[in-house]
Amino acid sequence: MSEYGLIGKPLSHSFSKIIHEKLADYTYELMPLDEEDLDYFLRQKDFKGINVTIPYKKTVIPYLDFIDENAKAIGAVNTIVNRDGKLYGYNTDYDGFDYMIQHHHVPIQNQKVLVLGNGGAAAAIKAVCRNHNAKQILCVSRHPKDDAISYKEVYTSHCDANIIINTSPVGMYPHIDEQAVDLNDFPKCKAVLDVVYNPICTKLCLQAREKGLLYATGMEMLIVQAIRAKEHFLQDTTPQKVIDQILFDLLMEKTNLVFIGMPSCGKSTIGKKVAQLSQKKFIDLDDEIEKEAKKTIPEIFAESGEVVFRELETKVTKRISANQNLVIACGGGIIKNKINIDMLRLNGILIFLDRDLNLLESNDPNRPLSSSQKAVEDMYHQRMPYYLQYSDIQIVNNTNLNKISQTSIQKVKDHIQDLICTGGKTI
Ligand SMILES: Nc1ncnc2c1ncn2[C@@H]1O[C@H](COP(=O)(O)OP(=O)(O)O)[C@@H](O)[C@H]1O
Ligand SMILES: O=C(O)C1=C[C@@H](OP(=O)(O)O)[C@@H](O)[C@H](O)C1
Ligand SMILES: [Mg+2]
Repeated sequence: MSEYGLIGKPLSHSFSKIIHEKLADYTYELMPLDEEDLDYFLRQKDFKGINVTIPYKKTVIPYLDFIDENAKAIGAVNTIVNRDGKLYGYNTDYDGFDYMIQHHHVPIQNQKVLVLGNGGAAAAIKAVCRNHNAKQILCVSRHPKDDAISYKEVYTSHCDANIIINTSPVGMYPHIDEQAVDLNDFPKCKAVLDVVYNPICTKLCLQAREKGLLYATGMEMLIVQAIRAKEHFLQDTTPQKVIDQILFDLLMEKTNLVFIGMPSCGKSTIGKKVAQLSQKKFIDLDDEIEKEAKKTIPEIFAESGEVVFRELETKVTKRISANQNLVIACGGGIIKNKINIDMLRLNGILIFLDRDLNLLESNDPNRPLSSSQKAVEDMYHQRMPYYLQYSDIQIVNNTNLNKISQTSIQKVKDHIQDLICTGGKTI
């Protein structure tokens, strides 16, 4: 039996082991536990500290000798410490969300807050909002019970909400193209927070980003709740720079690096090198399209035309974008459908490789749209505004391939660092 770990069911998608083992010297195990084994586990007390997740955050309470005030008010415990045979319970989801609010300067005082979802996380978040003196807190559920309201009621009476917080699984992997509400219906909304961390930036947060609203994504809350749990386990404190470092490491590890740019600008070649250097898996969307169609790209264009090619491109982009820790080389025309960009942004940073027009290839039979110098030139001028608008990072690729690959990684690191430092916006 490990001294530290996580109990719950299921646990296969949990990041807790990765985070705790970055944080402390102890080993931390995921311990999937069936209902019938919970009683024995908590009576044996064969652990120093555990985290508790769905579905046991309430069930564990009767076993505790001491329960912290916030956890009591929330009615849920996610951290249990065994001190000399006595069990102490805390709720560090509260701390994680409280950190998010303060770190991003989200104005809660006197604001009308909508909390989407009515599960365990919602209870902790409502407590934080109450303590930050929200004017009104409305919990929204697809199956409203207790004091929750329905989505229909939101749309008839509460479109004047100022802050929207998603605690529901809508938008979570694998349903990454869903969002619980459309922000266009909430003209007074100032900030959006999402507790979902897979994808890194949910569709809801992406919409907030595009509207220029304050937004924050779930990875930070996840990390801080783990850090506060570790502090209870070891009775220590954690410097801000450690919090930032773990967030940086996790974002570097999980984020997809997505190369866009003109045909033959170097996306596939540099993408492969960057994947090796960053220990990420490399995916070429053009290869995926060929596998999907069981034809080469020139064959698809010749037999079915560009429209069919673009449909295949979008289908493959949706599938690949749901995964993390990839380097993705796109085809040059990926920017022709905004939906592709929306999908790639959920887990990715978009890097525009800008190669001089006179260095781009034409008359290449493998690139049906680059049939002549004139065709390439027209395409370059037409597409340039989109490459610029959709990319997070721009890199001129006119020099040595290895150097450009290293520059790409450095620029990604700088970009992630900037996102963490600004505090106002997170991917
Ligand atoms: N910086 C560079 N130096 C030398 N050759 C390059 C450079 N960037 C790209 N190339 C070459 O250009 C060609 C097209 O590159 P590729 O990676 O297939 O482009 P894309 O995937 O963007 O269409 C390849 O032969 C590649 O080696
Ligand atoms: O620019 C385009 O519209 C295309 C670029 C190609 O990929 P590369 O950019 O890797 O050549 C390939 O997806 C297809 O021929 C269409
Ligand atoms: Mg390519």
